[in-house]
Amino acid sequence: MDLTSIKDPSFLKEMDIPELKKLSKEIRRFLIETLSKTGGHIGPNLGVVELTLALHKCFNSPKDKLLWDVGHQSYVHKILTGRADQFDTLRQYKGLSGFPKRNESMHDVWETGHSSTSLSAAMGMAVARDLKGESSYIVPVIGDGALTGGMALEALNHIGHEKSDMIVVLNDNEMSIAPNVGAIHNMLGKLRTDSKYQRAKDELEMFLKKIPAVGGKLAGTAEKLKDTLKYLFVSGIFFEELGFKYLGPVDGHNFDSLLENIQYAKKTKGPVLLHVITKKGKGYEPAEKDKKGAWHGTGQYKIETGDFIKPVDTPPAWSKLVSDTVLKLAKKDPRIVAITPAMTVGSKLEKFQEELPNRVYDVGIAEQHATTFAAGLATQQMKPFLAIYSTFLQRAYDQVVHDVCRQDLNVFFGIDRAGLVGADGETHQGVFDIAFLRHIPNMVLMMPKDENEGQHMVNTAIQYNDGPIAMRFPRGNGLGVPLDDELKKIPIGSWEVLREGSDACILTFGTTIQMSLEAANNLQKLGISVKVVNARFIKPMDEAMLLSILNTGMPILTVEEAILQGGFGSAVIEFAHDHAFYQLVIDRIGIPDQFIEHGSVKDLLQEIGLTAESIVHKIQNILPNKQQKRA
Ligand SMILES: Cc1ncc(C[n+]2csc(CCOP(=O)(O)OP(=O)(O)O)c2C)c(N)n1
Ligand SMILES: CC(=O)[C@@H](O)[C@H](O)COP(=O)(O)O
Ligand SMILES: [Mg+2]
Repeated sequence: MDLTSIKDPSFLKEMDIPELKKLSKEIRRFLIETLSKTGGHIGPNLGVVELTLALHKCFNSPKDKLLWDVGHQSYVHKILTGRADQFDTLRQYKGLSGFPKRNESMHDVWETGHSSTSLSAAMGMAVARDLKGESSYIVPVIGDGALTGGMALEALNHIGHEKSDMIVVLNDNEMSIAPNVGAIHNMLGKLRTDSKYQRAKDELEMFLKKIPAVGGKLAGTAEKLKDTLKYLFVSGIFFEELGFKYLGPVDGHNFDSLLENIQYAKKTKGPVLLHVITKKGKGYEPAEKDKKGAWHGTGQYKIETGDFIKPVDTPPAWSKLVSDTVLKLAKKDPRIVAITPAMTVGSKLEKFQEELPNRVYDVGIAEQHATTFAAGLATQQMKPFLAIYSTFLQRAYDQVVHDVCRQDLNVFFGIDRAGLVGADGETHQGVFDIAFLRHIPNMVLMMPKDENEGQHMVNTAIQYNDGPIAMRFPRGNGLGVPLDDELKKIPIGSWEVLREGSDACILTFGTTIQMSLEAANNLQKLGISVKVVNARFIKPMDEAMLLSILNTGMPILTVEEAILQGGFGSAVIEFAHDHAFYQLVIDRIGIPDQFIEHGSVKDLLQEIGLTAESIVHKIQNILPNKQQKRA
C-alpha cells in the first residue's frame, strides 16, 4: 500500500486482520527507512504500530478523541491521518513535528511533548462531553514511563472519583527512555506476568456463565468471589480500587486480542484501564534489543548494521562533561548524590550509575519529587546534584521556590538543554529558565562560555555551601577547548572581559559569546570598538563591573539565547534604572515573545535574528549619531 495515499483512517474499518498485519509490515518498513534518514523516536513508534492501527479501526477520530502521551509515539497516528508524505521533513525547520500538533491535523486533539498530561486533558474532554450531552469516546494512550509522572496519578485519582466514561490505554513496554523504574513499574510487572490470574478469572467467568440466572444474592456472591480472586492474584487491583475497570494484560501486537479487548472496553461504563503489553523497537532488531535507551530517539543510522551516523570528531557532549566532572568530585566527596528524573541517558549518568550505583537516583518522570527529594537530602548536609533539562525543570517551579530557595538549601541544579534544542521544538526549547529562576531569592544562576569554564563551574557549585546554585548549559557538544587538569573555583558573581572596547559594550554568556565576538571583530573593521563581557553569572551579576560600564556612558547590548521577558537583559535594565542611569541606551537581543518551533538550531537562530549579523546591526543602531555616520 502507498502510505502517502492515506488521507484518513476510515479505510481501516473495512480491513480484516490479515490485511492489518500486512499494513503493519508496510508501516514498520516505512518507519525504519524514513527515520534512518531523518532521525527521530524510532523505538517508541515501532512498538505501537498494531496498537495504533487497532485504535483507529475501532474508534472514529477525531469525533472520538485519541491522545498520545508522551506524544513521541504518534508517528503511526500521523501516517494514518494523512501525513506520510511529510515524513521526509520530520522534526526539521517548517517540517512535520515529532509530536501531535493541532495545527497539523484535526486528528491531533491534544498537543504533548512533556510527559503525563494526557489523562488530565482527557478528563477535561470527558467532562465537556458530558456537560454538553455529547457522545464520544475519550481514549488517552499513555506509556508506562509517562504513568510514573505525578500529573498522571493526580488525574487517575480524579477520573476514578468522577467515574467518567473513558478508555485509558496503558502502553506498557517496560521502558521509559531507559528501562522504566519505580514501584508502579514493578506493580505493572506483576500484571504482565500474572497469566494465572487471567486464566483463573476466565475459568470463573465461564463457570458463572453456566449458573442459570438467579436472584441478586448468588450473582452478588459470585461478583465478590471474582473480586476476591483479584485480590488473591493480582496487584493490578490498584486500578480497580481507583475506580477503573482493569482489562489486561493484552498482547499489543496481536490484533485478535487488541480488537476484542477494545470492543469490550467500548461497551464498559465508567473509566476503563486497558493494559497493553508492547515491545519497544518491535520489528527492527537493533531497536528491539536495546536495553539502554539508545534507540529511544536517534539521529541517522545505517539500516543494515544499526550503526548510528555521527558527525566525525564530535567534541565531548556538554552533559557528559558535567556528569563526569560531578562523578570525579563524588569519588572524593561522599556528600554528593546525583538525581535524574528519568533522563539517565540524556544526562549521561550511566558512568556515574556504574561506578557509584548507590549515589545516583533515577526517580522516574517526577521532576517535582526529584527537586524536593534533593532538598530533603540537602537538609542532612548531603550535596545533591539534580541533573535536569531546562524545559523539564519548568514542572518543578514551586519546589524550587518553596522547598529549595526559601529554605536556602545547598542544591546544585545542572540545567541541561538550556537554550534552543532544535528538533524537539516548542515543548522542549530550554529558553525560560533564566526568567523563572532569576527572581527567586537565594538562587545563584550561571552559564559557562566553554567546557573548560564549565568544569570549573561544576567544581564551584559543588564547593558552594551558601544555598542553591544552578549552572545552565546547552544541548550537544562544546567548542572542543582543552580542559585544565586542575579544577578551580570561580568567584561567585564575577564577570570576565573578553575583549576591550570604548564605543559600545556587549554583555553576553554561554552560546552567544562566539557570535558576539564575531560581531565585535566585524565592527572593528568599521572603526567601531566594542567591549565584550562574559556575563557568566546571571545572578548575582558583577555589580562592580556593571557600574563601571554604566559610568562610561557607552551604549550596551545584551545578548542571550533565552526569552527576553524577565531575562538577563531585563536584569541589566532594572539595575541601570535602580541606579539612576535613566538616559543610558541599553538594548537587548534574545528570544522574542513567542514559542519557537522545531528545526535546526542554526535555522531557528537565523529566524529569530540571533546572529553575528544582527548584533552588528543592533550596535550600529544604538551608537550615538556621530558614530553611526562613520559606521
Ligand atoms: C515532563 C517530562 N519529563 C521527561 C521527559 C523526557 N521523556 C520523553 S519520553 C520519556 C520516556 C517515556 O516513557 P513511556 O511513556 O513509557 O514511552 P515509551 O518511550 O516507552 O513509548 C521521557 C522520560 C518528558 N518528555 N517530559
Ligand atoms: C520525547 C522526549 O521528551 C525525549 O525523548 C527528548 O526528545 C530527549 O531529548 P534529547 O534528545 O535532547 O535528550
Ligand atoms: Mg514505555
